Amino acid sequence: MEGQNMSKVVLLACGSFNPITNMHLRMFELARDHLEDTGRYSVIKGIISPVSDGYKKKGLIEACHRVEMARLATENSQWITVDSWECLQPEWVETLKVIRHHYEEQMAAEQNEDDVDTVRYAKKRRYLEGTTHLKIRECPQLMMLCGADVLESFVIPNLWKQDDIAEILGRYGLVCITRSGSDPYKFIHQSDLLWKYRKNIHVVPEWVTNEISATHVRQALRRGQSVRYLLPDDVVQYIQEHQLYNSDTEQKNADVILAPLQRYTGASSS
Ligand SMILES: Nc1ncnc2c1ncn2[C@@H]1O[C@H](COP(=O)(O)OP(=O)(O)OP(=O)(O)O)[C@@H](O)[C@H]1O
Ligand SMILES: NC(=O)c1ccc[n+]([C@@H]2O[C@H](COP(=O)(O)O)[C@@H](O)[C@H]2O)c1
Ligand SMILES: [Zn+2]
Repeated sequence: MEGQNMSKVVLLACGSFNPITNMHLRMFELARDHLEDTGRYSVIKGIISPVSDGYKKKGLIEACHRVEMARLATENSQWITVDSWECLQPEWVETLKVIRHHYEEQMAAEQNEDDVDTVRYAKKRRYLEGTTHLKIRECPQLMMLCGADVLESFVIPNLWKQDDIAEILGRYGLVCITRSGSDPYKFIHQSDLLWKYRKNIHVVPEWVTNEISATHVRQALRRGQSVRYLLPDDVVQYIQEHQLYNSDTEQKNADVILAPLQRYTGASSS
């Protein structure tokens, strides 16, 4: 039976989503098609996790608005959801810890299903005896989903811990969508760490290149230009109702060092 050897996958995308764009949603669809086309995976869920305000990225507006816009954007999706655990944390949280959190949540959800179905649980226990973590077929695998710019940021000094990258790639896996101007294959080739884990990095070529970026959207909004069809209509309406992006909001955190750089260099903002 074909489906039996397929791994269930949950895709987790971390980022600013400031604001969420149609391209963020396309990322999930592209990743699911790519993974399922291999015949090895069945993608059961996508999670969008907006970063907390503590990330201190320039122009980052309050998490409550970013979460609400992501919620509106995914209302019609049968499988993409938004999760606010990360942005409710008092400080910025390393992506590896966000991944671990969601992996544990998935495990707990599986356990609950087993608890209500004891026959299934007994079968599963028999199956799992003697298998390693990676061989478990019934438990969903959690993979990080990102654009090529995030993969390329792995080599920026003091931004990511090498141990974190090794665990993200080695234990969980990464799906990377190409962006024009980026060459993830070259990057993987140039980095010994990425090369070591290359089999766990799924590069998804975006043939219909789409350079929508949240930066461009915020710029258009500051200039009073239309952003319709770059974002879902409900998100455009929400931005207008709450007058979210202007030249003042773009100056937020302008003099502040990004949280990971602060943490790993010991630098603090003035
Ligand atoms: N056009 C795109 N193609 C591929 N990946 C994308 C694209 N836009 C965003 N992403 C990915 O979406 C995730 C969240 O990105 P982010 O919130 O920074 O959006 P962004 O559009 O890059 O915003 P900004 O311009 O503010 O950096 C990241 O993994 C990023 O690489
Ligand atoms: N060391 C780390 O774990 C680390 C470093 C830099 C960015 N990140 C994450 O990557 C994402 C990047 O988002 P942006 O592309 O919007 O900056 C955010 O979710 C951020 O938390 C993680
Ligand atoms: Zn970005």
